[in-house]
Parts: sequence; structure tokens; C-alpha cells
Amino acid sequence: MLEKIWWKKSPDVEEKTLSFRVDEVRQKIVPSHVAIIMDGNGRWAKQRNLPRVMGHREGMNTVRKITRFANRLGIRVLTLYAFSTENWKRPRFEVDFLMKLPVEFLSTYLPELIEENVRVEMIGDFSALPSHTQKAIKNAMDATATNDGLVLNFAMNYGSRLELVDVVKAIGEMTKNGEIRPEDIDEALIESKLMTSHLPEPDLLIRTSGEIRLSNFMLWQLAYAEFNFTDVYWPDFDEECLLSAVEDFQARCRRFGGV
Ligand SMILES: Cc1cc(N2CCCCCC2)n2ncc(-c3ccc(F)cc3)c2n1
Repeated sequence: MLEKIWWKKSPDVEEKTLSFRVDEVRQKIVPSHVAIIMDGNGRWAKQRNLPRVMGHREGMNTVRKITRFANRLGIRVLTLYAFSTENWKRPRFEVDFLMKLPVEFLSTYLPELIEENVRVEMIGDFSALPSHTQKAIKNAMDATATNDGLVLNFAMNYGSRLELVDVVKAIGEMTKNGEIRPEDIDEALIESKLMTSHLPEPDLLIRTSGEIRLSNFMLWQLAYAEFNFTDVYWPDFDEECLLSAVEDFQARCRRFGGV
């Protein structure tokens, strides 16, 4: 009996261990910007003989959990790949469900985000989203605009190649109207035209569910990021998973191309 008690960690022991590890992490360099490709929601549901959309809803709950914990760790920007430009190809029913998730998430958690001093932002083509989705996101961005805590940045209807095409078009216009010469075009000018121009580049990219691809996500911005690929499905990605990814990040020696 004693052996059984000893082996089974009680929740408060788990929390104490987690708190100890959080304190350790916070004393080192915490990644300023963490980007996450939240994959595996459909497979999570399939494993449980649930409809795919139940995986998306559970994934939404994970967004709240990981946002709170990222804030606790001292992460400054959390970019979450919520809907890609390619996701419009999914069945109409699933797209309609996904477009309602921001409304559900914000109607439930916006007061908590405000309380936690979180600022909601978005990258992607906002205009193509349904009006109810636009309204909920714009309301949240307006309601949290003055917050200076964690930036919760949702990539919605986002595609990196489309973003880069728009950058090239804008710079082409500047050249055509004589505002700049071709020799003025450099990395700084390109970065100033990106949707993320006001944010630090991601230090850490996490992708869940075992997929090892970027899937047209922040292709320019991730040039020097550390990558962390985990087999965990997004609905199962918890505080311990994020903490482990940050501890792994801190154990790596980033060279930025140097020796
Ligand atoms: C399309 C979509 C899908 C979505 N999933 C849950 C997370 C896993 C990935 C797919 C499904 N989540 N989760 C939260 C949002 C959201 C977006 C914008 C916003 F301002 C507030 C919340 C969301 N949006």
C-alpha cells in the first residue's frame, strides 16, 4: 500500500514540481515570441470516436490553457496558427464551425484576457472572414488595445506566401512611383511591410501532432527560430508540454549562423 502511495504523485506535488520548474525557467532567457501550429485536433477526435469538430472545440480550450501559462512563463508574444488560407478547402460544415470558434472563445474568455492584461491581435486577410467572426475579433482587439501584457496573436486566414506577394507588390509600387530605387530594397524594408512588422521575430516554433512541415506559416519570420516538433495532439498539449518545450529551448545554444 505504501509503495502505491509513494508511486502515485498527488496533484499538489505535481503543482509544486511544476511551480519549481516555472521559477527555474523564469530565471533564464524565456523565448520572447513563441509561434504554434496547433495540429492534430481531428485525429484527437477520431481516436475517441468523436466528430472532428469536437477536436476543434477541445483545441479551443487548450488555447485558453496555453495562453494563461505562456503569460505565467513571461512569454511576450504567442502567435497561434488558427486558420490557414488553405483551410477554406475543408468541408463547408467544418469551415462554418471553425469560423464560429473565435466568437465562442471570445464570448467566454475575453473578460479573463482583459483581466490578465492580454492584448488580442490578428495577422491574415481579415476581410474574407464572415462578418460575425470579424465583429468578435475586432471587438476583442479594441477591448484589449491598451493592454501591455502578453500579445495573443491569431493567424487567421493567413498564408505566408500571400503575405510575401503583398510585400513584393508594395515595394514594386514604391519603386514605380519613385519613392525608392531598387538598390534601396533590403531585409529591413521587406520586414517593415510584413503583417508582423510590429512584433519581434519568433524565437521558438512548436508544431503538434508529429507533422514536420511549416505549412506556409511565417516563412520569412521563422528564418532563425528554434523548431520543436512534438507528437502530442493539440487538445492534449498542456502546461507541462509548453514548459518542456521552453526548457528544451533554453538548453539549446542559438548561434544565428555564427560559431
Ligand atoms: C478558426 C479558429 C480555430 C480554432 N481552433 C481551436 C484551436 C486549434 C486549431 C483549430 C481550431 N480556434 N481557437 C481559438 C480561435 C480564435 C481565433 C481568433 C480569435 F480572436 C479568438 C479565438 C480559433 N479560431
